[in-house]
Amino acid sequence: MAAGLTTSKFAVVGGGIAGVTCAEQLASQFPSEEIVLLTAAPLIKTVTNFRQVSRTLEDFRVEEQPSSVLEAKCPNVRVIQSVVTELQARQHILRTENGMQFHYDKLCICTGARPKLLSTETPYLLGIRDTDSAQEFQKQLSKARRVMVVGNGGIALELVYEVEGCEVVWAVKDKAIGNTFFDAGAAQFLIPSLEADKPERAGPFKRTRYTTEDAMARHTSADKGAGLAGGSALGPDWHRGMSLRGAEQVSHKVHVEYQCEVEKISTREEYLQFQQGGQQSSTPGSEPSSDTGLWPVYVRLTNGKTYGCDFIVSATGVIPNTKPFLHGNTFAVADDLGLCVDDRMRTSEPDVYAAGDVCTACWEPSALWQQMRLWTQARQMGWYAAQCIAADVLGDSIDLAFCFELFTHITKFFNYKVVLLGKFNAQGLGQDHELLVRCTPAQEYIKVVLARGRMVGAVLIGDTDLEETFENLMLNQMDLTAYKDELLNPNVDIEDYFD
Ligand SMILES: Cc1cc2nc3c(=O)[nH]c(=O)nc-3n(C[C@H](O)[C@H](O)[C@H](O)COP(=O)(O)OP(=O)(O)OC[C@H]3O[C@@H](n4cnc5c(N)ncnc54)[C@H](O)[C@@H]3O)c2cc1C
Ligand SMILES: NC(=O)C1=CN([C@@H]2O[C@H](COP(=O)(O)OP(=O)(O)OC[C@H]3O[C@@H](n4cnc5c(N)ncnc54)[C@H](OP(=O)(O)O)[C@@H]3O)[C@@H](O)[C@H]2O)C=CC1
Repeated sequence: MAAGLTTSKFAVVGGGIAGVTCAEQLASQFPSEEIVLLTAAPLIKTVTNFRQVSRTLEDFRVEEQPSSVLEAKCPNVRVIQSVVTELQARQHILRTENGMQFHYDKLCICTGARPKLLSTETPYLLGIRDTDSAQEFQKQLSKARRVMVVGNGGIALELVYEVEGCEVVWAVKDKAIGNTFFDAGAAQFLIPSLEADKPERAGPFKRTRYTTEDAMARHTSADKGAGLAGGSALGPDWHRGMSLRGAEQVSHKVHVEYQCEVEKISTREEYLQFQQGGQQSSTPGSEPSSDTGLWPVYVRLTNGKTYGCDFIVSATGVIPNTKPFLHGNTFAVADDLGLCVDDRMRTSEPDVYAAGDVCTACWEPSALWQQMRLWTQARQMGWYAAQCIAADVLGDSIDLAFCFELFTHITKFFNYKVVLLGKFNAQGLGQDHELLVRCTPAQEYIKVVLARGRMVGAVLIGDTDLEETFENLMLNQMDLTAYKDELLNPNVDIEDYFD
């Protein structure tokens, strides 16, 4: 072996939920082997309070912790904080920014994703991914009077509800809000929450939080300067305990611009120049405030309106972090730029697996599952990748994990519990489906997707208590044709009904 080369049977890259879960599982399967976990960030993510709510629904907390906590829990895991800059997959060698080299037998890439920004050219636009970017957002917000949020997925939904003391102009491509997670009916149910006063927060945030400041001392300037990798992704509750307050007295003021995209972003100087030269073809937007003062940045939307604001949040999805691995290798990459993995989490390079946001599930999925880049799936994939690596090393066979049978996601939007099951938006079903809906304003919204009489998806907003029953009906694919009228009848105890 060459000098300066560390050898290890197992290497995992990435200290987010996928990488840490994978390393923990490998550590318990191979207690006499050292597992090297390479990560760019000074803190790692660990799952706590894991609870299997039902067969496929799971609930857990995620904590950001120093790597010493993981090393104490799994003594055969060695965490090395350094950015991986190169992979020679055929030679089984990894190189890091601080000059270290590692030879592995099996590697799992769990480098997550980064925000897919609308533009990287303006300093007035930011994305939110990790603790640092959330703190930058908070800092800019504290001085802001108006912010534009672009995107219609998870981050946008959270921000427009949480931000106070600042006007929010929310530009969405679609006819309704929250298109990534639900349909127009659910959006209609949720919209009044944007206008109403928010309920009082529950007591102080109790989860242990570490700041990156201490750990930053160990974060070399080279790590930061390279811009190759940031910290792990934020997740549930990231905004709790964080003041998301702007500089104005307004409590909650959101103006939605539907069916539009960003056409042009101009600085104040460019905007004024255009106006003086008579080149500004669009009329200023129907400004949500009477204050039409000069703004640092102006956004022209495809609906012809222009809004000035203090800064823009690009909440427009993510791009998998594959950069250091692609050069010199022949990875199969999916349309969404994730590393393609098969049903054993294997990439197209030998002995290289991938899990979490960085990968794209390229196997033929079950009829009721789809990939979404979520916390739960990162944990499940990290866990399953470790099982697959172990099976390959030991020569065992392995079946696709049960969690990939049915898509499930529990979250919270606008202070409502939201449960998504299966093909919750009738994804891929074309016209071949029927919807049943029950809605009680300000209380609950329930939508069931039926295909050929079988339940294939559901959206449950509010405390409906239906998730477990519906999950079972989806998993057993019972013909519900005869029960359709009773299924959402509030006077029928559906749980007893199908017991
Ligand atoms: C604001 C926000 C809110 C969210 N809310 C939710 C939610 O409520 N529910 C939910 O299910 N999901 C949520 N998500 C999504 C969820 O956080 C991610 O899907 C999940 O954390 C991905 O985990 P991961 O381990 O794949 O990647 P990450 O958490 O991104 O971890 C990647 C790791 O790889 C490291 N890394 C990257 N490149 C390199 C390199 N070259 N060398 C070494 N290390 C490297 C990083 O430092 C990091 O430690 C949210 C995401 C964001 C941004
Ligand atoms: N509670 C939860 O579960 C949360 C989950 N997350 C996760 O974190 C990750 C990042 O969140 P987020 O950035 O909101 O990503 P999402 O993928 O959730 O949403 C991105 C949104 O931006 C839209 N979009 C994409 N490109 C453009 C564009 N050029 N102009 C306008 N709109 C555009 C997308 O539309 P289209 O789909 O039509 O392309 C989609 O509505 C995601 O994986 C998300 O699932 C984040 C916060 C909360």
